[in-house]
Order: sequence, then C-alpha cells, then structure tokens
Amino acid sequence: MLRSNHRLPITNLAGAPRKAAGKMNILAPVRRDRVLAELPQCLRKEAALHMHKDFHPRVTCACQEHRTGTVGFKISKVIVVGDLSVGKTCLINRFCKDTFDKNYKATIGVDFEMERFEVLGIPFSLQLWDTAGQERFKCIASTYYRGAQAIIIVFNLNDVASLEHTKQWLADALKENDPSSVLLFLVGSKKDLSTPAQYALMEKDALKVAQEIKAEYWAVSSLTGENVREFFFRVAALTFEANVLAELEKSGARRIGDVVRINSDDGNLYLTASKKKPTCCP
Ligand SMILES: Nc1nc2c(ncn2[C@@H]2O[C@H](COP(=O)(O)OP(=O)(O)OP(=O)(O)O)[C@@H](O)[C@H]2O)c(=O)[nH]1
Repeated sequence: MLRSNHRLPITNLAGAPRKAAGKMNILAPVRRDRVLAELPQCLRKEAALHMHKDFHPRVTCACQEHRTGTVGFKISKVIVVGDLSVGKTCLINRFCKDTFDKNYKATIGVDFEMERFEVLGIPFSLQLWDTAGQERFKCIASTYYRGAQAIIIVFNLNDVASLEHTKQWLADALKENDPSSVLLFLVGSKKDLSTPAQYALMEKDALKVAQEIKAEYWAVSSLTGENVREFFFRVAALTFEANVLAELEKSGARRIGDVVRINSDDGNLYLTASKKKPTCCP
C-alpha cells in the first residue's frame, strides 16, 4: 500500500528545503529530552566510529568558550537508506514522534523530519531524510542523497539478503557525497523479531560488514523502542563533534586573542602571530 498522505518536501538541488516548502521553524525551542551534556557511547566497540569516553577536548573547550562559529545555525543532513520494508520510516517515526505503525506503507521518493538538539550548550539541528527502498522510487530518492553528513544504512536483522545489499546502498549514497567526510552507521532493525541465538548469528555477520565499510554498528527495535533514542543521540553527537572540529580547522589561527610577537633575533623586526592557548584548551 502506498502512503497516501505523504508529505514530499520541496527542495533545491543541494537537498536543503526551500523557504516556500517549510513551515519549518529552525528556531523552534529544543525539547528538554534532546539535550546532550555527555557523549553517548557506542553499542559495540568492535564496530564504532570512535570509542572516546568524552567529546574531543577541543570541542568541549570551543563550546565552553562559544567558539563554535556557524555550527549552531547549521542544519546537518542525514540520509537513511536500505532495502524496502526494512523499517527506515518506523525508525525515524519512533524517534521523532514516538509512534509505531505495524502496517507497511511504502515511502514514495523521500520524506524528512527535523530534530533539534542542544549539545554541550550549543543548538544543533539534524534533518533526517527517509528514502524509498522500492526499486521504482530509488531513482527519485537518490537525487536527495547529496550533501549528507551522515549516512544510515538500515537492514533487517531477520533477513540476511538485506544485510548483503547494504554495500550497494552505501556505494550509491557515496556517489553523491565525499566519502572522507561522511559518517557511516549500519543499523540492524526489528531486533524484537529475532531470538537471542538468531540475533547472535546475525550480529557476527553485521559486525564484519560494519568493519569492512568503516561504519558504526547498531541494533534497534522500533516496535519496542530498544536503542532507538541511544542511536540517534549518538548520530547527533558525532555529527556535532565533526562539525565543530571542521569549524575550528577552518578558523585556524585567525582568532581574536591571538598574540602578536615581535621577532628581532636577526636584528630586523617582524610581526608574527603566535596562537594564544585558551585557558581550557589542550
Ligand atoms: N516487529 C517489527 N516490525 C517492524 C519494525 N520496524 C518496522 N517494522 C514493520 O516493517 C514494515 C516496514 O516498515 P517501514 O518502516 O515502512 O519500512 P521502510 O524501510 O521505510 O520501507 P520503504 O518505505 O518501502 O523503503 C512495517 O509493517 C512495520 O510495521 C520493528 O522494529 N519491529
């Protein structure tokens, strides 16, 4: 059955919603349950993007000193891809609306949800793009892949073929994105449907794939809600961290507070900028 009341976003080619499309208010207040003060941990250390206990020290420092540049005003694009009926829509709906629909309604093209977070005191927005898994809509959906900062590849923990197809989904998504800067997540869905023994078997294969494609592995159930919130918080935190680090890299040494030294070793006078270390920075 096709989703009848489907909301198709109007976007420009970069995938950002046009003004006319949205009643979307990017300044909507952050919900209390979307506040992150600590780095959420990975699910399995065998397949994690990193295993640090805390945010990168430069990120924590920049947030304390409000040196996060434009990060607080940006909207980061996250695309969700995978075979038809693996549960992409249900995953997004469980997190964004805390609902679950047991009836299958195919996604036609794409849909998206906005989620606002506050990370280390800085507002941060994610735009979650739900794409169609059905072959006949794939062509439309793939035009929305561009500009993603994170790619979530979903497979069904009870369907080994859907795991095998994840590499193709990733290859398609990477055609439109820079592989060196995008964060990858491999998510096994419908965990409630597998017995512990079945799950253990599937997890072994899934961890192997996650390691191969350098993705962080998660297993979730949108029906029970298991790991759904933890997973999206991790996506938000790691995307935020990557954004702040990129922003710091960009701003380089040209910061207010840089100390200017006069170097006169060779008898001539030169002005050299030497970076003043902010008090809390490593
Ligand atoms: N038991 C169980 N069923 C689920 C879960 N997640 C999704 N489903 C069911 O799986 C079916 C497909 O879910 P969708 O979220 O629509 O799948 P999709 O990947 O978005 O499908 P396409 O839009 O065609 O790409 C629906 O009948 C859901 O109720 C889950 O965690 N547990």
